[in-house]
Amino acid sequence: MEKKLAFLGPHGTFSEEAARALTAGQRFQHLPYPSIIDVISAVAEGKVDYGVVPIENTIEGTVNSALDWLIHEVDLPILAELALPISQHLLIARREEPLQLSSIQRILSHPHAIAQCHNFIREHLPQATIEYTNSTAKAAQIVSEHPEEAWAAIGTRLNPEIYPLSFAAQEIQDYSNNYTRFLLIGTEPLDMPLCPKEKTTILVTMPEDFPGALYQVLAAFAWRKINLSKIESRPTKKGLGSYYFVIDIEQKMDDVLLPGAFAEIEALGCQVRQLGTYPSYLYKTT
Ligand SMILES: O=C(O)C(=O)C[C@]1(C(=O)O)C=C[C@@H](O)C=C1
Repeated sequence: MEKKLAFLGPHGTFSEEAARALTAGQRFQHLPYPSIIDVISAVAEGKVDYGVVPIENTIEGTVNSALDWLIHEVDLPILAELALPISQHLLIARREEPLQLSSIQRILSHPHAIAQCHNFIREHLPQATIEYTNSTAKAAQIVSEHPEEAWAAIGTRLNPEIYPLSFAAQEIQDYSNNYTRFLLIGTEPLDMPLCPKEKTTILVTMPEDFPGALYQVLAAFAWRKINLSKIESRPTKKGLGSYYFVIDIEQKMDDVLLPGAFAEIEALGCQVRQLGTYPSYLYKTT
């Protein structure tokens, strides 16, 4: 039977590109959901088998809504990740008369996409107000439906193939080496192509008032020569100054090294929750 996979819709988001790349060659029904939280909830509630959500961008950092929902609201393993190159474009509704950049009154997009283009907006569109949408493709859809308005969307190069839009400016992100990491989540393991890079992600909760706790947690990895690629603190939401640490480890779960490190961390009075051990793909442009 065809498996169902939720992505951030409508059609044409970066999330959809990532979802299709992660499931290439497999039979899947890809279903758009209106927000990142809706995608994760659809998987947790069993409405779909899998979901794909953005988790981190080169320029703007962590997608907090995705990370926090995965930590606080659900218990779904990470099954794979994909780093997708991201190019942002300024899109306007197709019209008879050309629209000058200086006449654009409103820019619509996902907050992360807007944040990736701050310099361009300040330089070329200082007069425009910003309106946040749930996704880049949602902004593209709204702008295409209002050709009478001097509005522009920031979105993907594929959006003009789906919605009646044209490019007002291309490649407008502030830094060229722009990537977003996407996570595949789901309860059932999935057959994935072989991957040279594997990762494990854990959530560490520290005991209160333990001087040097983080130093000792990191030491458990350091002396075993285990590489970490990311460490991020997120609020536990239980009080000011109370944080979890989300740690990305550059290897898959094994029988010796990682269990040893986790036991050492737990012996300090910390809690360790495994969020997943998974292949880490890099999107190859053809
Ligand atoms: O709006 C989209 O197209 C998304 O897939 C969301 C999202 C994000 O949340 O970071 C994904 C990639 C880009 O970094 C900008 C937006």
